[in-house]
Amino acid sequence: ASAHRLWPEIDRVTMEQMHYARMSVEDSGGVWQLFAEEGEMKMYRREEEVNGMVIDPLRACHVVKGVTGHEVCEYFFNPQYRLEWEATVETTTVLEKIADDTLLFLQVHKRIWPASQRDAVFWSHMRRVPDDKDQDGPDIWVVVNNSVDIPDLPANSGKCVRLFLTVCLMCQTFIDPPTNGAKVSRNDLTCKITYCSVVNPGGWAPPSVLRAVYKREYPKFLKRFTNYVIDQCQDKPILF
Ligand SMILES: CCCCCc1ccc(-c2ccc(S(=O)(=O)CCO)cc2)cc1/C=C\c1ccccn1
Repeated sequence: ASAHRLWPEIDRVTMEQMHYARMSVEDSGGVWQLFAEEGEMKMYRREEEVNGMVIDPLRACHVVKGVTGHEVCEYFFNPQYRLEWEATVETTTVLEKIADDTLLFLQVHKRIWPASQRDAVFWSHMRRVPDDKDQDGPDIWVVVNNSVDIPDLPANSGKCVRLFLTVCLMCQTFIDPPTNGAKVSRNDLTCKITYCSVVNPGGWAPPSVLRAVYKREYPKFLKRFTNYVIDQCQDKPILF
């Protein structure tokens, strides 16, 4: 993969996004507004517009029992599961396999009335990151999705408006080993998930419509995805 033309960008953006995701909501610059809270899941956003277009950065923090960060990232990254948990995606296509852990996607999202339909072209990279703060600490897995312009698929050439996204799913796994020396089981696992996204909707969409879509869709999206992973993993051996 390191020979691929996109590799320098993939490496830089992945590390940037990982550090951005690790900054806690409290101490990061700018005011984060808690806009959804359901059990362990807390969703924050910042209201930002560029040329009158809503590009509200979003950060979600969630704690899930019974799965590892490796498992969560695998189900998020692997295209074969995508349509089982992503309710807003109409089609997803792998345009290029850049490496085993790096794919180039074309994704067409379902149209959200009254806005026009969107598509996205992005690379997706999954990586295990050693915790630089604490060598034998819990390991961290990340998936970063980042839009790219590719000449073969120019933006807005078909029926869809091209949206631009940078998404980071970062997972930290905590294992609470059983005291009686028994094998680690799923209820000894806790996964702390940080999901960050900045989406530029491409063409203009009414700010009120976009904010309503995000407020409604993002909590559903993260809950549906994490419940899907728990369900898929529960009777499978643990992937550490
Ligand atoms: C007017 C509508 C404008 C487009 C709205 C929209 C923007 C972005 C995205 C989106 C959300 C998650 C990702 S991902 O995390 O990379 C996973 C891979 O699919 C990529 C794209 C979707 C949607 C459309 C609906 C919507 C909005 C939130 C949450 C879920 N769906």
